[in-house]
Amino acid sequence: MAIVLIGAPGAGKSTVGKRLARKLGRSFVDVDARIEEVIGKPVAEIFADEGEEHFRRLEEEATIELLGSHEVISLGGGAVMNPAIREALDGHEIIWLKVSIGQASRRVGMNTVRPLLLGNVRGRLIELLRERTPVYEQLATQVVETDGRGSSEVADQLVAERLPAEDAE
Ligand SMILES: Nc1ncnc2c1ncn2[C@@H]1O[C@H](COP(=O)(O)OP(=O)(O)OP(=O)(O)O)[C@@H](O)[C@H]1O
Ligand SMILES: O=C(O)C1=C[C@@H](O)[C@@H](O)[C@H](O)C1
Ligand SMILES: [Mg+2]
Repeated sequence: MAIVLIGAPGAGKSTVGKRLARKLGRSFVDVDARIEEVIGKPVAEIFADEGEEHFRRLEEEATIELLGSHEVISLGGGAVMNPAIREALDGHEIIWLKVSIGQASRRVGMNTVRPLLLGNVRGRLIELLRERTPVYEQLATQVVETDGRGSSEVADQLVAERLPAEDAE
């Protein structure tokens, strides 16, 4: 069973996932990063050159494959909208990193290009989250608030919350 991080762009899936895996001594993969590595260009360029539908097919294939081979996995922000991916997530530990629109906008503003947020980061996030929040909520087996807390703090909390379950194994 993998630990899977879901949530909005800017929630911290990539950053927290990497830290969490390191703290637990488990293997880690970020699906966006893996697609970029295999295709040889950034997600934004795949969107621009081949279109979103093509990216979503790559995302489906990569996510389903990586779920079977890695212990901590950070999904792309929109992956949970794909029914085939939702089905593949069944039985895994799903952590929803929650973030407010304000914090997510500030975080992605500082970071690399996100094709779906181009033009109006805040407005696009509001639209995306209106559709996605109920899905994140439904899939999550654990929810963590990330507003006002650094990625290391979030990862520490996740490790702490796992300890009782692991001791009982
Ligand atoms: N808890 C946090 N507090 C402050 N900044 C954070 C936190 N988590 C992540 N960040 C910063 O916010 C930015 C976005 O984080 P990250 O890339 O991990 O988000 P993501 O959820 O993977 O987004 P995407 O869906 O676009 O891949 C990065 O610059 C990261 O350093
Ligand atoms: O929110 C989304 O739909 C996306 C988020 C990123 O992780 C990438 O997967 C891509 O930019 C699409
Ligand atoms: Mg990411």
